[in-house]
Amino acid sequence: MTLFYPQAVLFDLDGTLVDSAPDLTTAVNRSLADLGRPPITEAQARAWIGNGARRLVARALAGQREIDAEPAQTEAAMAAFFHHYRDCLVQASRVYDGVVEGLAQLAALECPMAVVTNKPGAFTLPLLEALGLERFFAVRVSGDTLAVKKPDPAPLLHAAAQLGVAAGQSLYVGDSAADRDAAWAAGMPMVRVPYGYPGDEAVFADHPAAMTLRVDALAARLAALGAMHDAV
Ligand SMILES: O=C(O)COP(=O)(O)O
Ligand SMILES: [Mg+2]
Repeated sequence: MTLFYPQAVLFDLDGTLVDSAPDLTTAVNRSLADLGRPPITEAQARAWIGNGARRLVARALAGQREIDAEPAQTEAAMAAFFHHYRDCLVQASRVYDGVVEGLAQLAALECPMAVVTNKPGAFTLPLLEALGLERFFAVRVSGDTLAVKKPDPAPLLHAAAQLGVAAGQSLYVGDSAADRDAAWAAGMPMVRVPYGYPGDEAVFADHPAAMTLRVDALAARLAALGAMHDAV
């Protein structure tokens, strides 16, 4: 039997490393208020995060997750969102339990790590820095780093290439269907965290992720696997 031992671990950001939904809700609602539109609830935001800020804002304007076309005011709402999210980026956002411990253990194993998020790049590094997480990641790929975002596999392939590791030798840790579909298309095994913003939970029923684990539990497993590797 051949054991899969990843040479690099790539992480989603919102809903995987950081619970950013409260601050995203605040930024969206300030933007909606600027346009005289009614607010959304945090529960709605949790169901609508995962396909980038623009899709979140368009869903908030439409008042529903499934939208055929972006509402006409999306441009104005996006400009407002960029303005407001800067002001409330880390007011209530917090790192999920087990993340810092898990990342530290993976760093101790000298595992190369990257963040691959659909979040706009203007917010990725400031958020990671404010929460003390940037030191773990050699590579960051944001929603606007490339012309396409997850579920397209390109951001994952780009991050793996930047780390110098083959996609099939990397592991992706995420929370959403976009993560799962991107990982599948990239030929990269995926671990799903047992929290986050799955969007439509039903999609995971048809195509489950390989495993569901917290970041600290994943790191502990990889440490144990690594020790086995060293022993043989
Ligand atoms: O901006 C989003 O939609 C969420 O970004 P994520 O890819 O880090 O979950
Ligand atoms: Mg996510």
